[in-house]
Amino acid sequence: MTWALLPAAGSGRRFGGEVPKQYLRAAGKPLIEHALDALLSHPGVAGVVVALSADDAHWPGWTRLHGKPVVACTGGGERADSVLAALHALPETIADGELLLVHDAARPNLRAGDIAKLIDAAGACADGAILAAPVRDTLKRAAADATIAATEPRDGLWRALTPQAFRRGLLRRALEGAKAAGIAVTDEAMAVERLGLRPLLVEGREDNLKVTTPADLALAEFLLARRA
Ligand SMILES: Nc1ccn([C@@H]2O[C@H](COP(=O)(O)OP(=O)(O)OP(=O)(O)O)[C@@H](O)[C@H]2O)c(=O)n1
Ligand SMILES: C[C@](O)(CO)[C@H](O)COP(=O)(O)O
Repeated sequence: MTWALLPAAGSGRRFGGEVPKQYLRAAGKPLIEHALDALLSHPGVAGVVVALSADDAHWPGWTRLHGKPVVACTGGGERADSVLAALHALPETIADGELLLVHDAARPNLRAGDIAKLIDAAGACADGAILAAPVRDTLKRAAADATIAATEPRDGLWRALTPQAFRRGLLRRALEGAKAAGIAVTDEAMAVERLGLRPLLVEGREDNLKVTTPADLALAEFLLARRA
């Protein structure tokens, strides 16, 4: 049975403000609740572990949502530490061969069709799978003075999204290995890739945005309000 891990221990430095962005509201609900609803309303997801900051003052204390278990744990200094903490907080009954979905609490507009596509793809690929979107803009590398230093080739480039899906044993081995090697990974796939494995890219919706800045919140509000 597939569980989800929800890293939600960030402080939102790039967003600014007093309230961590995962608790800011869009279309009447905190971003974290939109993410939890998307995951737990999917029939293929059995429960979720949420990694919270040690000083989180906003977590409502949910223990069940959509009739499924919600387990809270304390995250770490980096996103990867929080994912590892959530991994260790999973019920022991979940076998190493079970699939896990890791999803950012800051991505509120996850849709059921993308969850289904990802679970299907990851179920057929031992190396795992991630939602991603092909790069459609021309990419420029900036010089120190903010002028264009170069145009980077974009063929074959994708933007990694979440959820990212890996079996429990592989995810633990990959994240613990990266941590032991002192390698900072910005997503789960990066840790798996360094083991020489090649997770699948599953094309996901472009509107599965990560709320990082205030402009992103306005877009999230627009997208989520249209769904209500
Ligand atoms: N130590 C951390 C850092 C981030 N996250 C989570 O990882 C997701 C993606 O991270 P990001 O968008 O970078 O969130 P923040 O770290 O809060 O943002 P910033 O980098 O601007 O501080 C978010 O749901 C965030 O809560 C986490 O669980 N633990
Ligand atoms: C995991 C992620 O959302 C994939 O694009 C991204 O790497 C998170 O980056 P952040 O700087 O921790 O938001």
